[in-house]
Amino acid sequence: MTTRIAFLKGHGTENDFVIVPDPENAIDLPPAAVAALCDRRAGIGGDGLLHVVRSAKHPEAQHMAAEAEWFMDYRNGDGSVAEMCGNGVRVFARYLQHAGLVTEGDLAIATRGGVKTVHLAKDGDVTVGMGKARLPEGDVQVSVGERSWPARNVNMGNPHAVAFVEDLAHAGTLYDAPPFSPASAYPDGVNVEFVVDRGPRHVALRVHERGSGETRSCGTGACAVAVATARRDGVDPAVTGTPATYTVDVPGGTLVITERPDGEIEMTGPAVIVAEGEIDREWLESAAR
Ligand SMILES: N[C@@H](CCC[C@H](N)C(=O)O)C(=O)O
Repeated sequence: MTTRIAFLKGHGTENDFVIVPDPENAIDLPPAAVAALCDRRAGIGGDGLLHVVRSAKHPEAQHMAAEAEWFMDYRNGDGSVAEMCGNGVRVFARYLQHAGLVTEGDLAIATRGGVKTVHLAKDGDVTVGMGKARLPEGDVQVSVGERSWPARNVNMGNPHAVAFVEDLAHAGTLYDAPPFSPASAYPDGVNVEFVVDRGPRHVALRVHERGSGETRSCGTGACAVAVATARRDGVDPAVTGTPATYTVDVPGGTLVITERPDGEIEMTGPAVIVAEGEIDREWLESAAR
């Protein structure tokens, strides 16, 4: 058995990922191995990990194999599994292009949140069809230290709490996950976005991601923020019949989000591969013990 495992490193608006190509789903990646790889001091470092597997070879994706050849087996930096990662799927597409497995244009990628259509543009940006947002009813509150804010519950396949704040600095250091209530709103935890206005249909966010901590971008979070901001502004494309586009600044760049009258959301932004290397299999096995 080979003692080396190939990896790449990539990011989308500085939401960074360790990429492990494994077409046959032959590499064991238990949560401790993922956490070791994502560790920024003792490992490679990343907000999450993209395990690249043929859909037909992964038990969670076989039912999507006819539509999408590749499955994004996404993990958070702590090793936990999440339903969807918006920046991850754009970086995943960039990896497939980098590896010569796809070319510019449209492709389908299987995720735990269903099959997503991705467009690799000539200019280098990557657009992904993120599906529709769900807006569960009910009041939600999030806190940081002594401060609390009402938050909008938005589900983009994964759960988000979107709080409008006066100043992004009010979110503090965000070392810890912001407490939320009621607990029943998010039985599996939540990603929390803090948002300020920057101009007409233009906002900026900071995010604390479930399973990763504060990150410099979150694609599903940016979509949740665009929808929450639109509704706050009284904008609903399903009512007006016209698409609504929001620019969302994140600490690591800018994402552009469009919600269409049928509720479908598209997100566009950069996705970059920055490095390639090899993981020592013995180290990984011992780190995972
Ligand atoms: N960074 C991601 C979201 C990753 C999953 C999230 N941490 C969760 O647990 O739901 C994105 O770009 O969407």
